[in-house]
Amino acid sequence: MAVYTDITEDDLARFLSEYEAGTLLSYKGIAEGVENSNFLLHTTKGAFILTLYEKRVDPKDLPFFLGLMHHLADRGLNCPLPLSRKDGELLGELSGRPAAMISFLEGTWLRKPAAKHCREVGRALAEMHLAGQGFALSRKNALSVDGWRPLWEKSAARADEVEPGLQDEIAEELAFLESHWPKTLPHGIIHADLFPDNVFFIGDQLSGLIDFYFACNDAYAYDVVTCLNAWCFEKDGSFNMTKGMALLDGYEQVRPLNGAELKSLPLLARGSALRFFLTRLYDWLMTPPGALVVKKDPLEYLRKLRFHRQVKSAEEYGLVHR
Ligand SMILES: Nc1ncnc2c1ncn2[C@@H]1O[C@H](COP(=O)(O)OP(=O)(O)OP(=O)(O)O)[C@@H](O)[C@H]1O
Ligand SMILES: N[C@@H](CCO)C(=O)O
Repeated sequence: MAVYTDITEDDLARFLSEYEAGTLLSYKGIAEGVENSNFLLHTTKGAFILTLYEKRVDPKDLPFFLGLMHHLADRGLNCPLPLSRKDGELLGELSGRPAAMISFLEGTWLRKPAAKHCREVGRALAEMHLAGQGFALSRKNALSVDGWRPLWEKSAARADEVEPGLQDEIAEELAFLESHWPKTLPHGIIHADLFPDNVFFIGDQLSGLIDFYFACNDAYAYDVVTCLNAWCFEKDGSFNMTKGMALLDGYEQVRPLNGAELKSLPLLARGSALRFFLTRLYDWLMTPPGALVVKKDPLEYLRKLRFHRQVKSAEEYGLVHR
């Protein structure tokens, strides 16, 4: 689930009256997602998503996220749009949280993506990278290499509860990545969380990208490896090279990767696996029993990290030289 904050019908009707979005017919909480509270609303003017931003989102970042969706949509990317209120603001407040009304994007996310879908995702990711150019605001990636150690320190002492030996393994990995992390790769706006649940399809056609709440400025290739991790591994933990090939090919049809980016892929993939391992580990250890949120398995990302440690070149991900 993700409904951390409850709303009352009266408060919601009052909130809606700030918009030209019709009057409320029905609303319900959306169980998916882990970061924010989301509701599906039906009004006399159609369907909308209402998002209440929860504690992991810094309110200072909201103009960046909401402005970015407008910037990308203006450049032709299919993504939801935050609605303006009658006073021109994109953000309001509901039940004590910052809140926004977002246009409803048709489609559903794929539980079992195939190689053809990975190609579409690669293409859409590269289109997003190009469309993000020229966006006036910027945001540092709080969950890149500088952010990993503080996050790790919150869980390190209890890491061996999850798997014996983890504390030493991750300490070594972190030290290695901190000293080898590439700093000069082509960079710009990245999505930073383009997992299957954030990509909608209608049939086999990609209908749009959602959830820009980790978007930030970072290396484009880092976004590529986050997708390789999220889309190209099978449930048994094996890497599917056909999917990797499709994803990289789709990406390169729109934005070819340069030599430095290709060379860095295995290292970046380790870093991205560590980032998702660390946030999952923190949630795994800290979420109180009984909380209405589905915790994600940190060990899935530990296995991916270990796989990438053995990879020597981008060819092992399916890269085909043109
Ligand atoms: N604009 C939209 N149109 C249609 N459905 C949406 C839209 N935005 C969100 N949803 C629905 O709400 C769910 C949760 O949204 P989202 O992924 O943004 O939440 P989150 O809490 O930020 O999640 P995450 O764990 O991915 O960070 C989505 O899986 C989707 O079902
Ligand atoms: N996509 C993330 C959760 C939301 O950021 C994960 O799978 O760990």
